[in-house]
Amino acid sequence: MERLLTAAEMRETEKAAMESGETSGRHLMERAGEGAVAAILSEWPDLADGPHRAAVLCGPGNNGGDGFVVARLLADRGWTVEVYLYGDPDRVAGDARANLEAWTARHPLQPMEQAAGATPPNLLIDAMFGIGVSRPIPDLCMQAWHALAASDAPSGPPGRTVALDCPSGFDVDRGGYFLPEPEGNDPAAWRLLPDLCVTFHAAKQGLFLEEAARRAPRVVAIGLAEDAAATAAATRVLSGDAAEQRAWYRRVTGGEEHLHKYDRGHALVLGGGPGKGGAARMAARAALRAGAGLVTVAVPRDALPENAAQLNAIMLSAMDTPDDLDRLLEDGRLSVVCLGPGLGVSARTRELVGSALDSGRRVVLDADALTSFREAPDTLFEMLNGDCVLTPHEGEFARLFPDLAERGRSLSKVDAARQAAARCGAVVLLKGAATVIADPEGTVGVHAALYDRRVPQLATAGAGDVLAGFITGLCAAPGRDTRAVTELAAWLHAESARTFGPGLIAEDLPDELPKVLAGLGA
Ligand SMILES: NC(=O)C1=CN([C@@H]2O[C@H](COP(=O)(O)OP(=O)(O)OC[C@H]3O[C@@H](n4cnc5c(N)ncnc54)[C@H](OP(=O)(O)O)[C@@H]3O)[C@@H](O)[C@H]2O)[C@@H](O)CC1
Ligand SMILES: Nc1ncnc2c1ncn2[C@@H]1O[C@H](COP(=O)(O)OP(=O)(O)O)[C@@H](O)[C@H]1O
Ligand SMILES: [K+]
Repeated sequence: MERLLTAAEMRETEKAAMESGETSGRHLMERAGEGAVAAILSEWPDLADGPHRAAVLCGPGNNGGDGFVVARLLADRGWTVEVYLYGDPDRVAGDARANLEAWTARHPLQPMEQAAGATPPNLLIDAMFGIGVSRPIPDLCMQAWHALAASDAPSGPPGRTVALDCPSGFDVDRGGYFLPEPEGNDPAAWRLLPDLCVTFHAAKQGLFLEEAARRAPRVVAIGLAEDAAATAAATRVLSGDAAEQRAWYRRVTGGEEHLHKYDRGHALVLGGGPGKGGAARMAARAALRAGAGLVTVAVPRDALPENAAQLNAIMLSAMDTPDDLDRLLEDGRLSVVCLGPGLGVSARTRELVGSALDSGRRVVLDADALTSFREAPDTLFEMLNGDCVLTPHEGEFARLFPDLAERGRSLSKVDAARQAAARCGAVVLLKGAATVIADPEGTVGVHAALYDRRVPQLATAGAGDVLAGFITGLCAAPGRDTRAVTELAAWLHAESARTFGPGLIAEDLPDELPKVLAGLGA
């Protein structure tokens, strides 16, 4: 787990460290420049041999200051370095000014206007704007970047492009770029896509909500202590190596020996009527694979034959009315109920949700179980508690939390999920390539299927049903933390897709899971 910081949290951390006298802005900037050069040379070892050509595009603030340090360090290695500054050099202030002067004492400085006409370098550095940006970057800067990043350098290694802290104009809180309004003819032009982003001290939240570079961001330490100030920080769900993954899995699941199938819990998955049972069957299979000792699918009586024909290890019960569900739930060994996939949007679904919640069981609500409450979300929220999990995609989220969804760009996905969880009193998992998991106490995790962990193959019908099943299966054993197992399920889901590879269909996911679990030492 790794902390994801917003711009405000990062500023707070820096401010506290500088005020305490523990460090200085100048020192942090020097460390940032050194860390960036080290990260670049380790990413592309061929750049470590012999001098090359770099162009450094600098902005008027401290991000530009980092750029002057990088320029100086590369020049000290014998590189030919051109530095282009946006704006008036006399207005550069503070630590950035000190590093600007250190540069101009020995090297020329060129205005940004001249960058577009220069020859593309072997290494292009974006030090124009960092976390201090909250509007689209100037046209001139955007054009300079594209002119120099556009084609490979004419000699030496190909042109590599690197953003310091974040790409200029990237929204480090929400992900994505600040775009001009109205957007104009070519909004894509404002999306700088560097090969690499080297970010300082801690990963910035937005870098794990949307991709900001072609490869995973590199975090470099700059001498700041752990961020005690960043109390609201989100965490990135499992960013560690194989040993950390195994330790995480053991911590979340308890790793205890299960003596009996009932110790592993009995999950109940409610399914739809005739011809509508596939989603629940996939969720049920996923729950069984994820570790529930027993799984029962309960469906209307007229759907029993088709389900009986398809299920073996999974048990089957008839359930036409909420009273039938109440009778099933008289079995105290049923530990978790999953409702939603294929269940239908209806008053009956609302009643079933009510019965499941009334029973005091853990409840996982997905798909139709969420949409059924679109007219009156509060009636659902009143019944929820911290052992319930809601797994909306963006559309379902907008039905339950229309105001939070509407605030769109002004609210990050992290804040949207955090506020939703606080409002409804349950764990909320908001899906997408970046999946955000929040609990009512305000703890938030981000599972980013981005960069080297991309799984576009997960965008396939039924993948969400399987995720609900994984959560259900992991929730079945008693005593586990609901948010923690939900985070683990999100990771297992994407990891199963990743190890399976292309051609994935949702049904493959549960059957791929044992391989992933074996890798975790399960
Ligand atoms: N000691 C430290 O704090 C450390 C900081 N570090 C580094 O500093 C970075 C943060 O620095 P920062 O706060 O100076 O903000 P930064 O991103 O350089 O931009 C602000 C400047 O740009 C201007 N500006 C903004 N938007 C604009 C636009 N669209 N168009 C035109 N101008 C625009 C803005 O002007 P204004 O908005 O006031 O008009 C202001 O002049 C951080 O990301 C990291 O790289 C590291 O070295 C570690 C130590
Ligand atoms: N491009 C993507 N990268 C990673 N995960 C994705 C991507 N697209 C979808 N997913 C994941 O796939 C699942 C889709 O769920 P959902 O939208 O409910 O679809 P369905 O209703 O078809 O099951 C979610 O877990 C989501 O996070
Ligand atoms: K930058």
